[in-house]
Amino acid sequence: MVSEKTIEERLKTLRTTITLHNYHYYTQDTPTIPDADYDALFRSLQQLEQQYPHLITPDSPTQRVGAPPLKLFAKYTHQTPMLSLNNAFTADEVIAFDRRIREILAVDQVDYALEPKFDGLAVSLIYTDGVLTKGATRGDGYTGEDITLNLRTLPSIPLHLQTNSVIQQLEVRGEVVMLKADFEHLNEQQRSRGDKLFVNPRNAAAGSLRQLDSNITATRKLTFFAYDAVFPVQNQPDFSKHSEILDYLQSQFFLIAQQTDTTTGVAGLLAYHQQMSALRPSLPYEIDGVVYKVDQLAQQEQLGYISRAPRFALAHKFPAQEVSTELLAIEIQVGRTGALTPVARLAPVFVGGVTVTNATLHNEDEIQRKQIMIGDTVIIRRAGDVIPEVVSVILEKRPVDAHAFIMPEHCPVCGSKAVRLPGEAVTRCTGGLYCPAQRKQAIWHFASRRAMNIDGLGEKLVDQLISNELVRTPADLYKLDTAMLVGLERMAEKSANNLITAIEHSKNTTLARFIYALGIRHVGETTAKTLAHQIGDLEQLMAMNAEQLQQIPDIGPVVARSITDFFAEAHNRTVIQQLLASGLQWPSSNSTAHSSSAINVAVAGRTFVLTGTLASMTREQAKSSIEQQGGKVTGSVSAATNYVVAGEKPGSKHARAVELGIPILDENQLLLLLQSTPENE
Ligand SMILES: NC(=O)c1ccc[n+]([C@@H]2O[C@H](COP(=O)([O-])OP(=O)(O)OC[C@H]3O[C@@H](n4cnc5c(N)ncnc54)[C@H](O)[C@@H]3O)[C@@H](O)[C@H]2O)c1
Ligand SMILES: [Zn+2]
Repeated sequence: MVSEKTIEERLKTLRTTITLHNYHYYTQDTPTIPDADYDALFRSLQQLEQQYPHLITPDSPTQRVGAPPLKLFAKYTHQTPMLSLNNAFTADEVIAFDRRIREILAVDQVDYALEPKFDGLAVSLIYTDGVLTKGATRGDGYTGEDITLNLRTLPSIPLHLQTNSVIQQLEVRGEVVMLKADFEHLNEQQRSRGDKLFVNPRNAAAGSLRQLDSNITATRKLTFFAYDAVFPVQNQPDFSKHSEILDYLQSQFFLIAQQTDTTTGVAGLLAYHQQMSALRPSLPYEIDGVVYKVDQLAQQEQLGYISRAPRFALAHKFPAQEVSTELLAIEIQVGRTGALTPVARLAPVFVGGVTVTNATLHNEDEIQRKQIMIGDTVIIRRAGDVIPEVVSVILEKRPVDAHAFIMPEHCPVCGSKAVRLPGEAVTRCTGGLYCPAQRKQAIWHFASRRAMNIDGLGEKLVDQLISNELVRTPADLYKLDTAMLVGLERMAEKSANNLITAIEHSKNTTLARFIYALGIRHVGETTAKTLAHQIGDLEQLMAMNAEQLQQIPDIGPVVARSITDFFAEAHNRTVIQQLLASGLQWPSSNSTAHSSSAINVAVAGRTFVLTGTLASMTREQAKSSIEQQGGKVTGSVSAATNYVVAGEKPGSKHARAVELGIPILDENQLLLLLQSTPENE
């Protein structure tokens, strides 16, 4: 038997904890636990108080709404209190709600208004003689914050009503939200400025609205949806239903949720809940449930209020999309393109309708930005079918033995070096030719038409070769024979022979195709051609450092790094040796000026303009010699021109070069330049 003393202790702890969370959530707009955890605490308190009603205190969070207003704002006293809503999480609770209402009203069936439950911030707007004069937050339900100036910046809040003759003072109630798209955009901005990210649209909306400087609010995109109006006693309109009030508000140019509806009886409530639950991911704003309201105003009045909420309405919540759990470990997943993605291994948790044990952490920077450590309690979000992600960490719950995550320096799948290129967020395995995680992609790319062009080796066949362990790297393709292939799905002797012939054919290739086939990150077909053309030799290419590579036109620092990382990886070199050993070959470089040579740094990357007649060659020949060595020939002289080559009878280009102070070469100087010794020969 539990002593009353113990119960009192338990109640006290719950109340203190909840009050603290209320302060974080309502006053600071930065909750530290997910709503689901808060709701569970709140429910425990409610249940305990139900069991021991004599222990209820007037200051218990179950007896009040929200939190007192922030002192920084002027206070505003609500003429009619702004209360909360009772919550239901199950169909049984909804059925009980409907039964209770029918009992009190002594009717068989009840008409209900159906509305989405916006996940935003409740505000009250006062229109005096048709003009917006005050706007306030809900606060603790009785006293809120005067945020009139901020609310006036919202385009969806009319500054005056359409008809002001009848109503002296109208109060419009609704929710300020940040649309999902505006939230994404705001966080994108915050991220690029290095500012703190908002955890969800509700906090972003609340934080943006409760600014002391309304100029800041004005820059944030906020939207007001109206869901109720309070009319003065002396001008009660002749509406008899809540749904008519919504129609009236719409006629006054307030935004009303498009998905509002009405129904009779409890079945319609449950159907609406289901329907909105399905719509939830595609709605432009966040909702955390639906709201049922008795539609007849007279019945509402008859039902009245209990402590902190009306008896005539119920919030039927959706399963939580955000929950907290423990982050047990961070593991690395290697994708088919070699990306190392950190994945959180979690204590199993039910969220968004499924049990989740993993969540993506995106990349190293995200982990740092969110200050996540292994052992932390984290908030997981799973919305719709989106991959679960770690939203934030609950710092207060960090255990002493929590430890930081360090990105591995090697691929956990193949042991090759893992690198993060400058300016990129993702760390990648450099063992593209060898890494089992990248196998499919690598072999498929290697065989593709623009690479080694192995006819008949499509994606499906690559899958089969890999799953039968016939091929591990591109080099294994050249070890295949007909006997090994026959017996694979849809592989008769004839097609096996054809494939072997195609593989054999591919041995005669070009250097450009081969370089492209290696699948080096950032080395597409064009870059491969440039490399083949400029360097002309594979060994030479493999030996070049990043600085030398950058001498080549169109090769920037990132591409250069990517190339050197690739060739520095011993696993790749082994595969390349095996490929060459199996007889791959290409015509050796045929350029005249630099037979086996490296690039001519005097010409590569420089811009030439030709003028006048040359004696030993045509202009076309001069142009192609320059281009073969990586230079560019353009038609007109500008500040970007490096050399003007002047032959006999030069034209105006010569004069322009003199004017701009651009070096002028004669034919002999050009020939010398074209033959000049490359740097590293
Ligand atoms: N994570 C935390 O630390 C923390 C702390 C406090 C509260 N909370 C969360 O806040 C909520 C409880 O707060 P609450 O008292 O504001 O109650 P509530 O949000 O459950 O319900 C009342 C509120 O619903 C809103 N609402 C949205 N759509 C509506 C509609 N169509 N008609 C009428 N009202 C509508 C109004 O703002 C109203 O004030 C819970 O979801 C709880 O999890 C979380
Ligand atoms: Zn790897």
